[in-house]
Amino acid sequence: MTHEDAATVKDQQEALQKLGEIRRSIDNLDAAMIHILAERFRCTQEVGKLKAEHQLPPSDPEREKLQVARLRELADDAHLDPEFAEKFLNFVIAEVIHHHQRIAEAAASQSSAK
Ligand SMILES: O=C(O)C(=O)C[C@]1(C(=O)O)C=C[C@@H](O)C=C1
Repeated sequence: MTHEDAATVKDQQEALQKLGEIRRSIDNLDAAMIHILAERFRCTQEVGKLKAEHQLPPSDPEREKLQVARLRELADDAHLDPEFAEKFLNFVIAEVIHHHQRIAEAAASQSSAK
């Protein structure tokens, strides 16, 4: 092995060590994201039940507009792409609306069976 080759291997070993450290943080952050999302869905399940019990519509476009504007601003401040933040929020909210619809359908079929 030449002197240069040995230096490259050493550089790569250091880079791989750094990569491993960064990945440990990424794994922790991914776990935190899952816990945060689970907690958010726990809250929205409550909202879904409340809406179904009181015949309120599953979606609230006005509320969504406020959430998008707020999250875009937060993303911008945090140097995160606001377009991505908006897409991510819309993706989560679309899933929540599906859950709300399913809860409303279940509540409607229960009350018609009575
Ligand atoms: O706040 C509500 O009314 C909800 O149902 C929650 C939520 C959300 O996930 O944040 C979902 C659907 C609505 O269109 C708006 C917001």
